[in-house]
Amino acid sequence: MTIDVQQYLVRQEPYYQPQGREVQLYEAAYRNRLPVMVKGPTGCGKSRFIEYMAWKLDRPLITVACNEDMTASDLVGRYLLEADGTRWIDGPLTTAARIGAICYLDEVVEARQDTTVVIHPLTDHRRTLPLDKKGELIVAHPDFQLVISYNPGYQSLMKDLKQSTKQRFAAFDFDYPDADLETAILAREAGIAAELAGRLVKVGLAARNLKGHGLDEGISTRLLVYAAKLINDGVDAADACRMALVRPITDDADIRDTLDNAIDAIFG
Ligand SMILES: Nc1ncnc2c1ncn2[C@@H]1O[C@H](COP(=O)(O)OP(=O)(O)OP(=O)(O)O)[C@@H](O)[C@H]1O
Repeated sequence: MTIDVQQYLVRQEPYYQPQGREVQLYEAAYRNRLPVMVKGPTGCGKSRFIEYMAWKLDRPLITVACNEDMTASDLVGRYLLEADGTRWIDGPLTTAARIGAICYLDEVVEARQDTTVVIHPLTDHRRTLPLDKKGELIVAHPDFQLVISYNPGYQSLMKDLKQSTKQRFAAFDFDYPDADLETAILAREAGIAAELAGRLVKVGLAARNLKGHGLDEGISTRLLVYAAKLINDGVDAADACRMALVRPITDDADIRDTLDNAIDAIFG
C-alpha cells in the first residue's frame, strides 16, 4: 500500500512568532533526531510552533489528539474485519514512522499507559516500532521524529508522565507570550489595530493573575485571538470579551463578575 505523503505536508508557512531561541534549538534537536516534548498551558502556541517547524524542515506532520480512551492500537494500527477476511490498517504513529514524518502526540498523558510501551522503543537508539499483532517490527525512517505535548498544570500524580518516559525527550517550556509579543500575535492573527490588541492582552493578564485564586487556568492566547476576531467582525468589544474570554473559562459567578468588571474598566 502506498502512502500519499503529500497530504501531510504543511504547504503554507504558518505564522509563528518566536518567543525566544526555540526555532534554532528545535532545529538542533531535529538534526540529531531527538524526540521532543513541548510543555505549557493550553492555547499558548505549542501546536503552532510544531506546525511551523514541520514547514521549516519540510517534513510531513501527523498530529494525534490523545484522549483517555486512546489505546496503543489507535496509534499503531489494527486488523479490520472485511467481507473476505481481515485487513491491517496502519495507525498514525506507524504511518509517521514509515514515511519519516514528524508525529505530534498532543496531550499524550491523557492516553492509556499501554501507549508508552509503544513509544519507548521509538525514542531511544532502537528507533523501532513493534507491531505485535501483525508480527512486524518497523525500523523508523531516518527522518522520523516523535514530538509530544503536555500541560503540567493539569496533571495529577496519577497521570504524570513516568520519569522513564520523560527522560527520553528534549523539552521546551512554553508559556503565554509576553505582552508585546501577544499584542503582535493578536493584531496579526485577527487583523486588528495594535492598540485594541493591547487592551485584550490586558484582559488576559487580569485573568492570568487569578490562576490559583479561583481559576485553574488563565485565558489562553487562543481565546484572545477568538475575541480579537469577533471584534474585527464588528462585535462590541465588551460583548466579545465576555463571550470569548470569560464564559468559556469559569462557571463561578464571583470570578465571572470580577473579570466582567475588569473588561468594563479596560474597554469602558
Ligand atoms: N507564538 C505564536 N505565534 C503565532 N500564533 C500564536 C502563537 N502563540 C499562540 N498563537 C495563537 O494561539 C492559538 C493557539 O495556539 P496553539 O493551537 O498552538 O495552542 P497549544 O499550545 O497547542 O494548545 P493545546 O495544548 O490546547 O493544543 C494559535 O492558533 C494562534 O492563533
